[in-house]
Amino acid sequence: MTTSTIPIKISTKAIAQEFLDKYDTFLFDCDGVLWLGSHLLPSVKETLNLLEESGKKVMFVTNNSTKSRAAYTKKFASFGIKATQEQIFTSGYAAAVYVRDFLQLTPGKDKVWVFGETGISEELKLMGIDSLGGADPRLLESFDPETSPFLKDGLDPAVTCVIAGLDTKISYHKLAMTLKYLQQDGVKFVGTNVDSTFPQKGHILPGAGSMVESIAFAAGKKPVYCGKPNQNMLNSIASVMDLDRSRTCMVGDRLNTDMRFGTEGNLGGTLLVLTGIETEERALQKSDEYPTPKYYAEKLGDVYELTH
Ligand SMILES: O=C(O)[C@H](O)[C@H](O)COP(=O)(O)O
Ligand SMILES: [Mg+2]
Repeated sequence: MTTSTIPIKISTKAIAQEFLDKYDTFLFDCDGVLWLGSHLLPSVKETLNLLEESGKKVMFVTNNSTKSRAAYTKKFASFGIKATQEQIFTSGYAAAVYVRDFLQLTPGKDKVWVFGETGISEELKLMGIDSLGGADPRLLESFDPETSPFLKDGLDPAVTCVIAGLDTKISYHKLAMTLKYLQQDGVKFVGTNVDSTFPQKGHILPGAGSMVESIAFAAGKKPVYCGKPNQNMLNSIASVMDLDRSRTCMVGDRLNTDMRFGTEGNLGGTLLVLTGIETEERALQKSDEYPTPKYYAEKLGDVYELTH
């Protein structure tokens, strides 16, 4: 997929002001745009304050499923940034909405086996859907099919779905049990997001997609991915706020998720920042796998720094 335009670099005050004036709503990716792990990126807070003072609407759309929306409000607060749960959409929440509304799991009856962290199980719990696996510490013990506590009474027949996402404490026990459930007839396979890598300060680390695809390879099954670029997330946002897509900009650091999400969602614009996964060379090259961004910048904070 290509677009004919050459991306505009936000490198002058005039371009930065033109960018700000063009949109009323900004959808922000988090990892690689606002922060890298526990490191807030330069002038992010000032940029978000500038948007708020200018009456712009701001939403946060992250493919990181390790934290729940509630837990993310605490991460924002730790940086001194106000963000309500209603402004935050995660791929863990998107996956929970998918199993509730599309797969129509019955709360109190159907259960979900989780490969991933509390950001998935906590969102399911809020919907009344029980889950097992996830951050259960017994899954960190070495795996022995004769003694695994997850096998001694057999698999739980109430499990009708597996949700898999980023797990920074991956273990063979987790992989084995997830595969066991995927081998059961009729168990659905849902992935939170397909990101191959995960940007951290000074490092590009294995992402959710590298784990989910490894499980998919073992199971011989393809998951339904609920995070960006899946448009369900954008439709969820549009269902809770008055969204004028033509006056909305998606800001992200990854071409095959964030920029696709914005372009395929027919948003008025996209901004690719180079503080995460992508490089200027990739921002400028044409590809069939992803659209070129409308704008790009060295970092999000340039929008503030160039206008102040
Ligand atoms: O591996 C992952 O899950 C992703 O790299 C990470 O979570 C991306 O988060 P985002 O950039 O969408 O905030
Ligand atoms: Mg990102």
